[in-house]
Formats: sequence, C-alpha cells, structure tokens
Amino acid sequence: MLRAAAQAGPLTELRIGDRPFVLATGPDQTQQILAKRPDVYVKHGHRARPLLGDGLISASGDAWKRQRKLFQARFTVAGTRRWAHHITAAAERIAARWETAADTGTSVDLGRDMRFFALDTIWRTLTGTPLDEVTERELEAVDAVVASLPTLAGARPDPALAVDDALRQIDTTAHRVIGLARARRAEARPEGAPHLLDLLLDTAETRAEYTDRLIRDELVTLLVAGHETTAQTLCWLFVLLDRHPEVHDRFLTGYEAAADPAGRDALLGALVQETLRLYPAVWLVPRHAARDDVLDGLPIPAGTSVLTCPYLTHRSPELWPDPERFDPARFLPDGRRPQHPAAFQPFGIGARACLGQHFALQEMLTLLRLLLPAYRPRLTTPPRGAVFGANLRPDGPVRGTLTAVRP
Ligand code: HEM
Repeated sequence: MLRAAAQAGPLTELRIGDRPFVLATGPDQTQQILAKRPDVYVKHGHRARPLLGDGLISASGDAWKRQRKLFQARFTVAGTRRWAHHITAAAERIAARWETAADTGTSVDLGRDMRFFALDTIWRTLTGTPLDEVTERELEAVDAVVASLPTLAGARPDPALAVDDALRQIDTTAHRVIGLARARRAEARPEGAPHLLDLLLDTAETRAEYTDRLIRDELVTLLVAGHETTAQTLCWLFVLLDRHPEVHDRFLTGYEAAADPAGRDALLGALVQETLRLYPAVWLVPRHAARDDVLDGLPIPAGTSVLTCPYLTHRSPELWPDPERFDPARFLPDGRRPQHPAAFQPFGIGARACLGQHFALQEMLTLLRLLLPAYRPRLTTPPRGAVFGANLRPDGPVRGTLTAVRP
C-alpha cells in the first residue's frame, strides 16, 4: 500500500485504517520534515513508550536535549573508540562459535548469533561485563515487546500479544543490574565513569531528574536501540549474500586483492551500506505536526501524522538506478550514488538522527572482518520476505551451515 502511495509522488495523503497520514518519500520533503523544521515536526506519543518510558528515543523538548548531551561524546567517531575492546571481545566470541560450527559441520542460527553479538556489545558498554546466558534469556522479553509494538503510534495493540509479563521481566533485570552497579561502586568507585551505567549513576548524584526510573528508561532504551537494528542489518546482509553468491564471490576476490586494511574495510563498508539501503532496519520514521505548516504547497494542519520512509526513498528509481538490485559497488569510493543528504538515510537525519550510528558501523565492521573473509554461510531456511513491523526484519528464522573459505 505504501509503495502504491509513493508512486503518486514525493508527498502523498493516505489513510491507514480510519486515520489520515501524509507520506513523504522525496528527499527534499524528508529533509524539510526531519532536518529543517524540527520544531514543527516533532516526536509525539512514541509507540514504544510502554517499553522505553522517558528514555532518549521517546523524550522531547529540553529534557531530550539534556539527555542527548549526556551521551553524545561517548558516541562520536572518537568517542566510539573507547568501546573498541568491548566490540572486539563480543565479535571474537561469535567468531569462536562459527569456527567450532564450521569444524564440526553443525548448523548455525545466524539470527540468534547476530542478536547475541549486538546485545553482548551494548551490554558490555553499559555494564563493563560480558553478557551471560541467564541475562540473555531474560532479555528475550525485550524482543517480545518490540515484536508486539504497533507499526504506527496510536494504533490499537493486538490484544493477543499481552506483554505485561515481559515488561515486568525487563524491569526486574534492569533494576537488578542497576543495583549491582551501585553495589560495585560502593566498594570501589570507578574513575571517570568508564561505562554508560556509571555515567548515569554519576549524573544521578548531582541531577535530580536522573531518578531510578529514568536510569532504567535510558538503560532499556540503549539496549533496545542498540541491538535489534544492528542484529537485523547483519542478518539481512547474510540473506542478501546468500541470494547473490556472485556478489559474495566478487567480494572475496576483491578482499584478497585489496592493497591494505583501508581497502578491505571499504569493501566491507560498501556491503553494509548497500544492505542498509535495501533493508533499513528503521524503515518508517513518524513525526507529528506540532503546528500548521505548508509542505511543497500541501497544507499540513497541526496534529497531522507525517511519515518519512527510508525504505521507499532508498528504492526510488529517480534517485537510485536499478534500485532493487543488490549492488554494493554503489558505495565504493568511485561508485555512483545520489548526493542529496536525504537520499540515503538509514540512521535518520537532523537533530534526532541515530545516536549510535558510528558505534553500529564500527560493530558491524569488526564482526564482518572476522566472519566474511573466513566463512561462506549457506542458508538452510532463507526468509521469503520481510516483516514491516517496528523494525524491518526477516519473516522467519535465518539458519544455515558454514563452509570455511580457506580450509
Ligand atoms: C544498524 C543499526 C542502526 C540503525 C539502522 C539505526 C537507525 C536509527 C534511526 C533511523 C534513528 C532515528 C529515528 C527518528 O528520527 O525518529 C535512530 C535513533 C536512535 N538510535 Fe539508532 N540505529 C542503529 C543502531 C543504534 C545503536 C547501536 C544505538 C546505541 C548504541 C542506537 C541508538 C539510538 C538512539 C538512542 C536513538 C534516538 C536518538 C534521539 O532521538 O536523540 N542506534 N536510530
């Protein structure tokens, strides 16, 4: 339905159920909404509020500004370097699993491994400790809640998907880990807030708004934002390589021939970017018009729900030649791609763009450097399509077997 609406033009009025929306797929219109008029097009009644509370994703106004400022320096390109050892340790854990699986011919659950990797990485940056299996199982509650979220704010939740128990489990886990961090700090206070939970606890000592509730909300927000999207992107990358073995062959040949690590990273980066173009995990970015506006001549009354849609913009034939084709070469240094800042926006644009984008790219490159040149996964249960839910995810499990590239 969205695709049909997009064909009507870069800005389209549509109804989903009984609710009117304006869908923006053109880069100019998207840029107006997300980057140029953030005071008009705001976040409002976030669909994930029951899970995220007042955490950074759902916060707004001055509270959001303060919350963002607290984390910002930890997630710049330079700030992300402080997490490199955690990212590497989490990646090596998966590489060891894959080595055993390849040696023994056992199948791997790529969906589960990618989720574990992304969760382990963000868990380490929050707490300083590796993710243990009990906590991993407890945090399945997070995935259950995310899967139950309505795609659009205001939609009625499916009554079959009662998630109260899952939300209680998440609270229990969050309060346990906050309590453990407090106890650890009482024994030996870490210097310079080394991990994100320390940063939150340090801040709580001087700023009254950082209550236990807000600390829980920020912890859960970073866990949710920091793992599903990265895990889904990595899964899609393996799905795409499985569907296009010739692209995998070209990648391996180029990787072997690359003159230096920068050349190899450019090839890996292009694979990741092209995956994010075709399957942007955050495929729909909603906003709410806080006051009357006019977009491209179309009156937008206050209260209108406005949707921008990276999935459709990234597949627009006006921007991307042969848009459905999986062609990582578009993202190589000499590749041809549109220059408009909103033509490719998997991490969003404007003030509310992704806090963790450098972290996510660093994470994916670190893992792929270990896995892609060494193994060729063959999917035994390839997904047939995508679920367009809160995130864009494969419509079934992603399992396969591994062949070592150079035995
Ligand atoms: C491939 C991985 C990822 C993708 C595709 C992605 C995508 C996005 C997008 C599109 C937004 C903007 C949403 C909007 O404007 O409404 C966003 C926001 C956000 N992301 Fe990510 N993200 C990824 C990974 C991460 C990671 C690893 C973290 C944390 C370490 C993270 C934390 C956040 C946070 C906190 C926000 C809200 C920022 C704010 O409102 O100030 N994301 N993400």
